[in-house]
Amino acid sequence: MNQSNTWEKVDQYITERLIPHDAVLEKALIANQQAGLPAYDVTPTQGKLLNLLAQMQGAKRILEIGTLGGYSTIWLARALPSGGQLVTLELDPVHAQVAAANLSLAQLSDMVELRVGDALEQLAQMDEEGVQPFDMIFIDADKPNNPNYLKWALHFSHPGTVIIGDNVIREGEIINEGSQDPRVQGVRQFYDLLAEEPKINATAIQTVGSKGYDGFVLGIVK
Ligand SMILES: C[S@@+](CC[C@H](N)C(=O)[O-])C[C@H]1O[C@@H](n2cnc3c(N)ncnc32)[C@H](O)[C@@H]1O
Ligand SMILES: [Mg+2]
Repeated sequence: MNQSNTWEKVDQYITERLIPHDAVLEKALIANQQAGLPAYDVTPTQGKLLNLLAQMQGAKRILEIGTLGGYSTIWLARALPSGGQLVTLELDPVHAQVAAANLSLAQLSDMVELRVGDALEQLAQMDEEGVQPFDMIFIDADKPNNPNYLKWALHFSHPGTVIIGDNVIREGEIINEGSQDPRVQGVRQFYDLLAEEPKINATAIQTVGSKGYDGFVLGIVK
């Protein structure tokens, strides 16, 4: 068995044991596939990790940048207490339409505000609207904009806000300073900003599994 086969089988093993069969999440992934969305969703084990982190944080307000079909949104929103709110930002109207249907199937439409449009524009608009800070922020959209999303995440945070960034290892390409990939360069600048920004204390963790070799940044706002 080669290495990536092992990672995939171990992910399956963990999923079978620790993540109960869930018709809503499975239907959401099928709907995404049928609508032709790219399979960039987090894995079940990662979705559950996000859910557990939100519960550990006691998050009542969550911001997600990058909805796709709402798979991670469902995991995160399910961690909210009654009266909690999740705001999720998505550029692509087709992705947003699929996400809205999936969230409705998950009976989460009341808790989730899905804002369609460029995330940087949406965030500026949210600022004008005086949107309140969030307890947890998940950054998972266009990686070249990660430094901008981190600045906005800090703006919409309070001491204790947890900020998570997905896809920050990129099969190890992250250490290639000469990479021509704007996603790698965006994530490298994200690390630079995290390193120099006194308002946040962060680390990153490498992950393997059914979506290959990648990882998360996890930080807490001081
Ligand atoms: C990696 S996918 C999100 C996956 C999702 N968080 C999950 O795990 O189920 C990234 C999403 O960000 C969206 N996106 C890309 N650029 C964007 C932008 N400028 N503003 C808002 N969303 C954007 C893409 O259309 C895509 O749906
Ligand atoms: Mg991701």
